[in-house]
Amino acid sequence: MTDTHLTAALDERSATDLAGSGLRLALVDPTDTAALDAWIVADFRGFHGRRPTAEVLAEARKNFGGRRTTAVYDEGVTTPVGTVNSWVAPLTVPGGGALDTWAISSVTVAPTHRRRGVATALLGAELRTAHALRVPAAILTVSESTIYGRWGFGPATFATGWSVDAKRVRWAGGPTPGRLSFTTPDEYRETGYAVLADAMRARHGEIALEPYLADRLLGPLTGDDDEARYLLVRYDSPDGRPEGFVSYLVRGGEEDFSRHVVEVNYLAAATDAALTALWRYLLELDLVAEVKAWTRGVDEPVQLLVQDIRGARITSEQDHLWVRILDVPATLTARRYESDGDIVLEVTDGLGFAGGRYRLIVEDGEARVESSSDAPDVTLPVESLGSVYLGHDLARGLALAGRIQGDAEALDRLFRTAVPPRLSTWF
Ligand SMILES: CC(=O)SCCNC(=O)CCNC(=O)[C@H](O)C(C)(C)COP(=O)(O)OP(=O)(O)OC[C@H]1O[C@@H](n2cnc3c(N)ncnc32)[C@H](O)[C@@H]1OP(=O)(O)O
Repeated sequence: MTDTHLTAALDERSATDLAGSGLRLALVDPTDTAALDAWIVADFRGFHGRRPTAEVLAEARKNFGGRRTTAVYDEGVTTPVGTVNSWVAPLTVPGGGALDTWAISSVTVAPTHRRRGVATALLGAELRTAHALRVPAAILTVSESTIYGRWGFGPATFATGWSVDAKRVRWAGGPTPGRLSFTTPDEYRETGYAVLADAMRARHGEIALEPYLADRLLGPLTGDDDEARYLLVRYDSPDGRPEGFVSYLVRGGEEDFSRHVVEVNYLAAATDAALTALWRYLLELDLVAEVKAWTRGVDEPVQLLVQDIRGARITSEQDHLWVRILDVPATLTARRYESDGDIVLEVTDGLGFAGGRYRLIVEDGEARVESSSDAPDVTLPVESLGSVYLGHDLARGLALAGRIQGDAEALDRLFRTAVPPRLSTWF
């Protein structure tokens, strides 16, 4: 995929809809510093962030320069009242392959202009542009789970937050050979990018990371209040291969110096050996009472790595990556399946991108998709297909809720993966 996401024309339909309300839809030229700065200010404001300093703006301009940046303007104001940006991100799919997806971020509408259809125009424009460029699916991580179903997105991966009582647990995860050492983002950056690429490839549901998204995992961005607290520790295998790192902060200890709290910014592990060695490192830190981590998989094995299972608790579990299928054959044939089968799917799509009747035939794990006029085995809206696509165990629940009709068991057998999908970062 080239940079067509940057050069594709503005969506006429949304531009016309917004013009009807006196608003102007426009693409922001990434070389127009004033326009991009105003867009960034609107984006930060939309998420209740602080007004960015000149230094933060400079960094954000660099970070967002490669994305398609869209704004909505009201008359007489230079700060946009609506923002969104997008780029093409390879998403890892079951079986080790990758699917090009339209990643969408920074969807904000100014509180002064909410609930007038601005987000509807922005999302419609994104989906029509992606579809016109033949990108087979769109993806996003969401601030609220109530927003995106109406545009055909379904929750496809879930993420867990953890609290481990470091005073209570003892390591029970076996030997952890290899080498741990402190490093810094500047010193480790290129190696860190390679480790992240390996770690992301190792699990379906992860995305290939732009440098900006990778840098956030290695350490703080400019302007982070806690910049000086970040620590970075790398893991190398016994034969010297870089396989993982943990970036973390230590807080507290004011009242009792033996009870600091560790907050994991990101733990990257391209191998099981890296995963266990880095968890052990965190759990055995001296003067620490609690280790907190977020955006881990639903199968994070930390309870099994310690003697006292109840010393490690899940503190949150929520929907994380949402998938919107735009091209059913391209999407379904991009992944592999763990059992063979033959199923006719009737997919409904209120927005008209992906609806139709399809026969999915899987032989030796590989799929073929044909259009079909046979009676459907399963009827489902496109958001439910997005939800089961990466292999998470959702078909039965969606059937109970009436959002899958027909043979949900057969759908589940075909789509579910033994290892659940995971997305371990936000974008
Ligand atoms: C990928 C990401 O960037 S996720 C981040 C999403 N952004 C945020 O959370 C920032 C704060 N929120 C906002 O900026 C805005 O409220 C937005 C972007 C969520 C919605 O923008 P709006 O322009 O108000 O939405 P719009 O008017 O197009 O509403 C479309 C529909 O979504 C509904 N809707 C809008 N926001 C929400 C919400 N937060 N929760 C539930 N429903 C919502 C509206 O009621 C409307 O429903 P209808 O079609 O049944 O009438």
